[in-house]
Amino acid sequence: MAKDNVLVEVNNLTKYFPIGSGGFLRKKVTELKAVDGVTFAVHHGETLGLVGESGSGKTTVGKCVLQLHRPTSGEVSFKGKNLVDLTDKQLRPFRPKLQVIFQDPYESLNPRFTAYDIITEPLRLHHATKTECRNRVKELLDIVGLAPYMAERYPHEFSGGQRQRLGVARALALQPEFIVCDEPLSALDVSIQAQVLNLLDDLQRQFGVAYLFISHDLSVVRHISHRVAVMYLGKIMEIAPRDALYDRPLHPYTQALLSAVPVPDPKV
Ligand SMILES: Nc1ncnc2c1ncn2[C@@H]1O[C@H](COP(=O)(O)OP(=O)(O)OP(=O)(O)O)[C@@H](O)[C@H]1O
Repeated sequence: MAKDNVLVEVNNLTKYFPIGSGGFLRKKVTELKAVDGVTFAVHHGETLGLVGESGSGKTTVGKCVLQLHRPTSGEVSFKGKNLVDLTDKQLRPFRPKLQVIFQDPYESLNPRFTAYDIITEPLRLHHATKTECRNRVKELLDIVGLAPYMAERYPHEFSGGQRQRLGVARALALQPEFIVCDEPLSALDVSIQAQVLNLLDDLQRQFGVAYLFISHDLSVVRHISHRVAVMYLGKIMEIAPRDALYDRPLHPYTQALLSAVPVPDPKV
């Protein structure tokens, strides 16, 4: 893909977490290399799948891209601007364009807020008027397939799939160009997963939004991604177009990961 089509570029990204050892008087501190020299790009309207086993650093990469974690070193550029260099205040204009959808919508949605409050929170932070908020909520509920009367409901009054739709509506409120989807289907019933996956697919087609789609579910990633990156112990082992990666994995770790996927045919 052409270089000028790049939306997010990550260069040699590292994130080390301090880990203390011994009692508090013995202050020897070592570092956990959660992300260790990761480089990739996400293009406009593209989905990059990020797979790997638990603890390989996927969520930390997502948080570093969004600057929810400040990287230890490396670059994260959005439309050519390195976000790592910016102060929190300088980052503010970029925040609306970079959003996140979490694994467990129940944990990420304030239980004391109605759906209306949840969706309009980011809008109000960006000084939208009451009329703008009302109109946008109506529009967003429609986009994610929820009925207008649901605006008055609280998170516990939604089903799991509906709650994730609410999370998607909130992420879309400020018209983002890039969304980190961090295991967005893992907390949902299998029967509901396909619906939410199709919704994300439709939104990409409609609005041209790009996704970094984090999952340990290789079949879900295969369905939604244009390209796939495989992470292991904080590093990217292989990054390739979806079909090439699944049909002809080059790295032994990718081969091992794919061969560990159960095949639904008992004869195989
Ligand atoms: N805030 C933190 N402080 C210290 N260590 C952390 C922190 N966040 C993550 N880690 C560690 O960094 C490593 C990578 O974690 P991360 O959550 O990014 O992995 P992951 O691939 O997303 O795993 P999972 O699929 O289980 O969510 C893990 O060893 C984790 O314990």
